[in-house]
Amino acid sequence: MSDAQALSYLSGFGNEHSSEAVPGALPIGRNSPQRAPLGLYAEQLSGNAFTEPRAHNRRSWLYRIRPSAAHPPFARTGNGSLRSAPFEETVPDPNRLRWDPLPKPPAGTDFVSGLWTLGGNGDVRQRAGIAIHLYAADTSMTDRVFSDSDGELLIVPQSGALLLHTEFGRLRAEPGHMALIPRGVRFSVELPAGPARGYVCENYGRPFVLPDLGPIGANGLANPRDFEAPVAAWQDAEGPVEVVNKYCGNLWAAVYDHSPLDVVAWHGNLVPYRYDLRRFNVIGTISYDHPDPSIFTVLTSPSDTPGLANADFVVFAPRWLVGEDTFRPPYFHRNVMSEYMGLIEGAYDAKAEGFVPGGGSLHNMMSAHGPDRETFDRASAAELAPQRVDNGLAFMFETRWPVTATEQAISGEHLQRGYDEVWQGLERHFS
Ligand SMILES: O=C(O)Cc1cc(O)ccc1O
Ligand SMILES: [Fe+2]
Repeated sequence: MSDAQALSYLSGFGNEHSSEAVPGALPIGRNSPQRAPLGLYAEQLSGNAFTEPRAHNRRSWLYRIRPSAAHPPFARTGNGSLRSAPFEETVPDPNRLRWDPLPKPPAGTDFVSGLWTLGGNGDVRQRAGIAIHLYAADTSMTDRVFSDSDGELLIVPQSGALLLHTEFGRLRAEPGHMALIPRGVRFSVELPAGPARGYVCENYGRPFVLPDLGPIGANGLANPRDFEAPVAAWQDAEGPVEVVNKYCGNLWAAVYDHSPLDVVAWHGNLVPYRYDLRRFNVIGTISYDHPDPSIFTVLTSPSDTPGLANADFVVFAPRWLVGEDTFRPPYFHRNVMSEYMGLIEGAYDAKAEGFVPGGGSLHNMMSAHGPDRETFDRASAAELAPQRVDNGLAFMFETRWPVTATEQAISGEHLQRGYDEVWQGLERHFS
């Protein structure tokens, strides 16, 4: 399948979709007929325990050329620069940390071999917490397929496009989009426009859902109709295909004699999807003070405690901003939640310099942060008038537990030494 073929999408979040690449491939009125249409095999993929409440029950039925069970044994393969929870290579650091972008990958690096773990929390075996990865790749995956049993993958492209060939069909994700691959869904990544890099939140916990809107009402933030799922498209590839599976922190591989991206039709509400972050309906003050950045939540992975997220995915999207007698950029703060921030393009309004596209910062539990000195000085003196904040696109992976960095993240060249200095020179003005 090539990128030249037009892609189409199904609209909605969490709803029941259905799609057949060949008319008649989808059974009608039942999921598992005695003989599925067109000689296909019927198979269910579930994203939660069967018995969870209907509101968060996610499963899909796949009609495929071969059942997923038809595979040879997997064997351990190297983990490369991938790391998993529990993160114990270093200890959680109260310091504010910031990184430059990853160096260029060696030629021949694909999306999977280009995954590089910055840190995380929780425990893959307990299905709790997250890992934060970066990816940098210059090569498409050919005859190579990946699946992650440890969690869903929320992918944030920062440069270069990704064409995600999934069991459910194809999704194109470019800078400004996010894409999500559910736990266990097989996919391969084509780079249709050359090298690509970006960020990944591997969510070990409960799947991301839209946040409740409470008093905001029935609309706003990320609107469900803007989430796009693929239409069915299958690869009829008979021949060796390497399938790599991330399982409880390790990579395993098996060489199949066919592509497991062989789903001809499917229906259900457990699907990969993409979302254009610029469609986010930004809500903020029209009087004074800023709401907390929870107002910018695109998706949330709930924990067992209502309101306490395993992880939130938050976007600082283009918006108009002014408040009466209000300091405009983010305020100084110390939070119990831990924040990893990335930048897709441009600049972020709390940081005058040093926070660059492809880089990132980690402000762990209770660490004191906020505008750098230059931003504080400028914003304290600024004339308060409506201002369009549209010179950048930043995001945050916010999580309930402190993030422990990997060894490679704290020893690497691209860790910025001296980040603390951005808050130096915030002089005493009290009199
Ligand atoms: O740290 C940041 O820049 C993100 C952030 C923004 C904001 O307006 C309030 C709190 C917060 O963590
Ligand atoms: Fe913050």
